Amino acid sequence: MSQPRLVAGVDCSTQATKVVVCDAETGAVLREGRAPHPDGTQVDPAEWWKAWEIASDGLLDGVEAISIGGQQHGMVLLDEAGEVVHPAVLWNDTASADATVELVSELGGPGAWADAVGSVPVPSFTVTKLRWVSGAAPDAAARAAAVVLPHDWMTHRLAADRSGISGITTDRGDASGTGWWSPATNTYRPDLVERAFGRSLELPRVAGPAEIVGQTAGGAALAAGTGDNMAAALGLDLQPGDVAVSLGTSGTAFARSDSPTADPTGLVAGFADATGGYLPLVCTLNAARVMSATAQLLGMELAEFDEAALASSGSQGLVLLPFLDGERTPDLPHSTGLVYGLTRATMQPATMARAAVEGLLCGLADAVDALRAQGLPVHRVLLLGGGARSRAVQALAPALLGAEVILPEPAEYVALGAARQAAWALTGTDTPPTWQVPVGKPEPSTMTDAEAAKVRSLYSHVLTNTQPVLSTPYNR
Ligand SMILES: Nc1ncnc2c1ncn2[C@@H]1O[C@H](COP(=O)(O)OP(=O)(O)O)[C@@H](O)[C@H]1O
Ligand SMILES: O=C(CO)[C@@H](O)[C@H](O)COP(=O)(O)O
Repeated sequence: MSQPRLVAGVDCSTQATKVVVCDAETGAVLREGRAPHPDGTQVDPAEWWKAWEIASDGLLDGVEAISIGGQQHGMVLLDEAGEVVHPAVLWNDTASADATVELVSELGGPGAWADAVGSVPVPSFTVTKLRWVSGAAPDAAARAAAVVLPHDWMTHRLAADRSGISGITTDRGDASGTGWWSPATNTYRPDLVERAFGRSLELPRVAGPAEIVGQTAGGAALAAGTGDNMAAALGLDLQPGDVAVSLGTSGTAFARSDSPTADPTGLVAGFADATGGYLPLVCTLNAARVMSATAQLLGMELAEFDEAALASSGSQGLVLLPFLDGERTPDLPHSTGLVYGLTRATMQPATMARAAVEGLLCGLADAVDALRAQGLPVHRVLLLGGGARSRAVQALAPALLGAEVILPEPAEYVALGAARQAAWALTGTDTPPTWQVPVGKPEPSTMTDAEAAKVRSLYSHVLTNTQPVLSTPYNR
């Protein structure tokens, strides 16, 4: 039997770098590695490189093509020589909250941004970080010659013949999260870079979905790479009516679409996907870490926390607004978490565990509703990301999200999607290769629709009535 052709896919995500090496024809995962990233919302890109070296150590023998999927939006500023001039400012850094308000108003409000680039910027968007850095770190800003994204930087760093900032590429998916590239017209808006930064910067060339953009020192072809959510959509092979809900560091809900979206409310970002189409997406800042932080507070391991949330006889009116790192959707960058409904009966570890899971799922239920409001069909929800391993999440999701829940077998879908892109680039076919997505059995649903409606209604009541406090910087 002939040896399979090998491709590697990488997820350079917020918390870790993950690498899978797959059979290019079937997608079977033959080798895997991972290495953590440091905590924090501003990170030296050299840390991603270190993590890549550790995660890929010993895995790359025979690999013919590599693709990088990366956390979206992070601002990497480079000088003429290609050196990083400021720590990368990540998607979950909210320092650019004031810059965001300025920029949204300067262009004429949310509708003007939705028309220009398909999305209304929130502090996650790279364009707001450019405005922030020009005021907060003027020396670094003065040295900057180019602005790129995490996956662009990693791809360029892997290229054997890289020189300075010339030849850097990005792709449609990741470019759509900058705030200066329009998915509808497939063009840059350099005027928006100038507006944010006060002058122009070099921008990476937007490569085609199946393009080979370079070669590694080891001789492997480099695919274009993409943003992590776009890679996950490719890894899951999302179909019309499918909505992916990912519980990683961020919580995301997204669907593929044949036409661009432009939501002037700013809830749905009108991103592009990695195949030439579109990927409307809603993102929250707080997902899996709501569970780990609450578990830590309660002195429980994750498995024990999960058991407690599952066993609890409902949250009994206890509501946890999970805005532990500020929030992006709803747009409350200065907010903190909030617990409402404490009584002697509810002030119990199990009830708190339950309220944490319900709170993060209520936020994601609002996200799925925002996609519905854009006219996107929601027939099935595919749960993924580290937090989808929680049995309590699986049991409460169908009722709270209002859809059938599918649980793809736990796997690194971002890295798998990147690997599928690498296989596509390697084989040069018209469409990506067909890879199976094995499906697991989720925990049975334990919440009725009536209970879910009550929980969502109370969550929304508490959110609406505490907005004035949550939107002020007072308490952060
Ligand atoms: N069984 C579980 N229950 C709840 N959370 C979990 C479980 N397993 C992993 N996680 C969480 O998943 C997160 C990592 O998910 P991942 O999708 O890899 O995130 P990212 O892509 O942002 O790095 C961590 O915060 C981890 O605590
Ligand atoms: O900002 C977004 C999407 O717009 C996030 O989804 C980031 O892309 C980070 O993802 P994870 O590290 O949580 O996977």
